[in-house]
Amino acid sequence: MSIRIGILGYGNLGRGVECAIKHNPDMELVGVFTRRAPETVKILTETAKVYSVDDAEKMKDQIDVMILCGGSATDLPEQTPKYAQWFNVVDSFDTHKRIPEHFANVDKAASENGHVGIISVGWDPGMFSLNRMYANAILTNGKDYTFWGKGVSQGHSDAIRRIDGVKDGKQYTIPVESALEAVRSGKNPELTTREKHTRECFVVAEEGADLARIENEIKTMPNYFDEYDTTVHFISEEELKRDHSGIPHGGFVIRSGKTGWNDENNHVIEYSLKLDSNPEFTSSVIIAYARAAYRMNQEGQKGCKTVFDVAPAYLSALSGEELRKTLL
Ligand SMILES: NC(=O)C1=CN([C@@H]2O[C@H](COP(=O)(O)OP(=O)(O)OC[C@H]3O[C@@H](n4cnc5c(N)ncnc54)[C@H](OP(=O)(O)O)[C@@H]3O)[C@@H](O)[C@H]2O)C=CC1
Ligand SMILES: N[C@@H](C[C@H]1CC(C(=O)O)=NO1)C(=O)O
Repeated sequence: MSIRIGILGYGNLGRGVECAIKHNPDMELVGVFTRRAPETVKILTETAKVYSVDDAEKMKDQIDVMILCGGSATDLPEQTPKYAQWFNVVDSFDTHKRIPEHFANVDKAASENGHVGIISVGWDPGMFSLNRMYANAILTNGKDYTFWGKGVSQGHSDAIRRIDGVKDGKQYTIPVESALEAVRSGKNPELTTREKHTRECFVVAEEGADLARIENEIKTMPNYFDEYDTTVHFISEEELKRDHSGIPHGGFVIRSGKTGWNDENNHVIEYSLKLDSNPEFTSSVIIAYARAAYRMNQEGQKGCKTVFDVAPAYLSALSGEELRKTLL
């Protein structure tokens, strides 16, 4: 019996989840739920329909996991706790400093209604978080670094698009070459947030919008831009489509640590990603965690979880017996 999936919010991530379901035979898409007029939103899955978000609650018995694909800046803080009342949910919430608050809100709604809510799923937070945790648990005497890009951050691009007067936009995260070199050469440098990455934004403004205000709102935005050196370019819609249509990204987590009675041996753990499509990769992670949310809830689990709380076997479509054959 397939795991019945709902998608709430049909943007880059929503389209990516729709594609990822296609690559997972144990899943089926029941419906896409949008805040827009359903007839204006076209999906690719012929066996599924588009509904208004207002109709979601009525379908709570037809969906096993609702995947929240809204933006972290403004959508998910309201949507994930709301829909955790009626569904098992998975989201990609990535406003790092607000994760504890989001966890508490989702945990209340999911626990009170007997659902599992897995938040902050993707690659950072998500797979990078897991690999940082593994590396720190193993190499306790060491130092780790995370670098992203050069690529398009969906969270930062979404945050730009929410600014009044912005019609569209994309944000590139760019690692600082000198910082990369210092880390790669094993110097274990102390680096501030500002010394590791810069951010470059390409913005299409509404006609007559106050460009200086928009630029200032971007550069001073807490949790997204205020700790970085950020450049803002105002371009036309045509230029954005022509020169910035892709959403590639990637990055790596690296930890070096010492063992031995006198710290004489050094070890390096590295996990890296090279992504043609940030949304499609993120969606592929999300779908695996949707499988986990369903299984954990079937076992009677409830409440909010993060990737740290999910045993790896829950993610795989293989049975325990099949997985054990892959140990070596
Ligand atoms: N943890 C991680 O590693 C990652 C997390 N993310 C997170 O995913 C979030 C979503 O990213 P992304 O999908 O790129 O954001 P989008 O801006 O593409 O979509 C966000 C929401 O905006 C609405 N929307 C989309 N397109 C339109 C449109 N043309 N007109 C009006 N509304 C529209 C949709 O809601 P509706 O259908 O209801 O209108 C959609 O759910 C990011 O904010 C980020 O935080 C992303 C990548 C990695
Ligand atoms: N959450 C990020 C995923 C990675 C990319 C990133 C960045 O470029 O700042 N931070 O985390 C995204 O929305 O793309």
